[in-house]
Amino acid sequence: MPAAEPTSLRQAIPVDEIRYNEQGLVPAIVQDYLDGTVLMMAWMNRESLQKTLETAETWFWSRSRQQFWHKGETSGHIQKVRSLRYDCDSDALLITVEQVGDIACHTGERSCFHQVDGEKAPPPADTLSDLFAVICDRRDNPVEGSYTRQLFAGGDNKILKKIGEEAAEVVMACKDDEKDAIAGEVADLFYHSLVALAHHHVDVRAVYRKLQDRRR
Ligand SMILES: N=c1c2ncn([C@@H]3O[C@H](COP(=O)(O)OP(=O)(O)OP(=O)(O)O)[C@@H](O)[C@H]3O)c2ncn1[C@@H]1O[C@H](COP(=O)(O)O)[C@@H](O)[C@H]1O
Repeated sequence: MPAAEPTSLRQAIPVDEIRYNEQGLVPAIVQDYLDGTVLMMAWMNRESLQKTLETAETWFWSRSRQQFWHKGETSGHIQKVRSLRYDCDSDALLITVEQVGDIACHTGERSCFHQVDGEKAPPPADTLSDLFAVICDRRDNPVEGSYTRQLFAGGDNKILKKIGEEAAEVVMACKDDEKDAIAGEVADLFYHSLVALAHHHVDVRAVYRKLQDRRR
């Protein structure tokens, strides 16, 4: 799917109704459109917002250089805008972007916003990404008593058998219309599918990308 059309972006944001501060600026938080990872915060003025809407790429206003800043223009790490929203009192923007060249945050390190106690962690930004990170860690650093470890030890035979079982359990729960059981069985299916992804070294973000590409 192509990036959000400039036209639809233009329709979505009434540039003149955004409340710019006394310097004529509005803060823009930029997130990865696939998993919500917070990439950066920067400032836009009316003109840079207009350019962003017209090109569907991010343009900011550099306060230090007093000039437009087309994100990624020199590095090639352009941010293609997927959606652009503003808050209820119109004084903050939330932009989701597709990273071209993989990395398009301030420092070029995806983990930059995930520092915990001085240690850089992978960028889990939602429940599935978070669980996937744990599962990959169990694969790479097996720990005693880990169910996930047992699955990896059993390889495809064990993992795929579980996926088949869990899928059948989803079917049965749905047939009985047991809401809580349906949620539980789908959770089991998600978990085992993530294990299969990890076992085959397919990043869960590749799944997100497929789903995003199918969005209409
Ligand atoms: N999200 C899950 C998760 N979902 C489901 N399951 C396990 O998947 C199995 C589901 O299988 P069944 O429904 O057939 O139930 P069962 O009869 O107990 O299963 P079996 O004895 O047949 O294997 C259960 O053993 C569940 O505990 C999970 N096991 C682990 N996680 C998470 O994975 C991460 C790593 O876990 P460990 O590897 O155990 O440390 C942790 O964050 C966990 O919370």
